[in-house]
Amino acid sequence: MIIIRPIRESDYQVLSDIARESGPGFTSLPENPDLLRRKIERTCDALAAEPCLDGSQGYLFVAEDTDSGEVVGTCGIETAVGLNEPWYHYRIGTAVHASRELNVYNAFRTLDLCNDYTGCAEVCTLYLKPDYRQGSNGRLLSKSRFMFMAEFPERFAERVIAEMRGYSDDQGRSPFWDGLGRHFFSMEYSEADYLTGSGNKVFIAELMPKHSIYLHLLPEAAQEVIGQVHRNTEPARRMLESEGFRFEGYIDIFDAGPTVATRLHDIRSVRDSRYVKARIGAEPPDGDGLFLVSNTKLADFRCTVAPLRPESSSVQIDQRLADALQVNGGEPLRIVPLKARQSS
Ligand SMILES: NC(=[NH2+])NCCC[C@H](N)C(=O)O
Repeated sequence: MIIIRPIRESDYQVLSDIARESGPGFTSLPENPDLLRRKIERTCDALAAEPCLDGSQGYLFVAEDTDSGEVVGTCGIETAVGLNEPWYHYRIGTAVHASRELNVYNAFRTLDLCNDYTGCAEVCTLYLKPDYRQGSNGRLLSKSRFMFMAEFPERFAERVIAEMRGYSDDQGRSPFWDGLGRHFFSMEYSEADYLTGSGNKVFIAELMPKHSIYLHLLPEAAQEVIGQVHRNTEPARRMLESEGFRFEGYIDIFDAGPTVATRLHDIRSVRDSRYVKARIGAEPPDGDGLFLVSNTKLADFRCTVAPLRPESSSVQIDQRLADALQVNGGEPLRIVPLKARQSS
């Protein structure tokens, strides 16, 4: 069984392995020991503290295989971004240049550097080891965050964003970076990405173009990938959309990947999840379908996926599941169907 729980100090080595394994392009986990240690500490601090929306708090979780004890993935939530340092996007806009006299009308798409998502919560840092990319593991890892947010909404800003990895080709080249960023930064994409991930973002303010960029002046290859996700990120994008996240015309400043956004209480797993009391039974009843199921604890938060047959106010689970979720009979669980109901 795969169970999601908050990260702890003893997970440092695995997190460091994941940072190496995930490679460049995985902005939020750079191979930087101090930084990784600080991320773990930050989670422990946040779990021990009252909610605070000044941007200082953030959470990392890990996916643990309960059979082997092995950590096989990680995911994170930022409580409010951009409050200690600017948070950057390009906003896609429109500029119309028209002359009635000359009978000329041109509408151009433009990009402007902005900080419009300042103060939003962010779901981030999702990585699952390749051997575990099967079944419902990916969905569990991602959606467990919504179960945590549903339980502790006061810990997060009401608007929630997710920045999706943008298009790059099989050699890892980003046509958007080559067509735009490279001219201003005079470095490789991987280096710029590493610098941002390491928390050194001053160079962005120093080097980014300050004026509107007219899209039609960019190379075709760069224009074409605006708002496109990396091939491996397609499933993640569909999943977030099924939870209610939408593209609002904001893209990443380096690779033009889309940012999707919604309100915390509009996220399907938050809105549709409900409490039931755990009833411990010998045999797990044959479930109607797969459910996300979590306990309601903060520092001991646990979440997994299981086939359940919930009743209106209780659900029967077996001892193994109760142990994994760290609940006793009679204690509350939060449940929601794993998948959005298909609209007919
Ligand atoms: N792919 C990237 N590293 N983009 C850099 C910016 C990321 C993020 N929006 C920030 O302001 O920190």
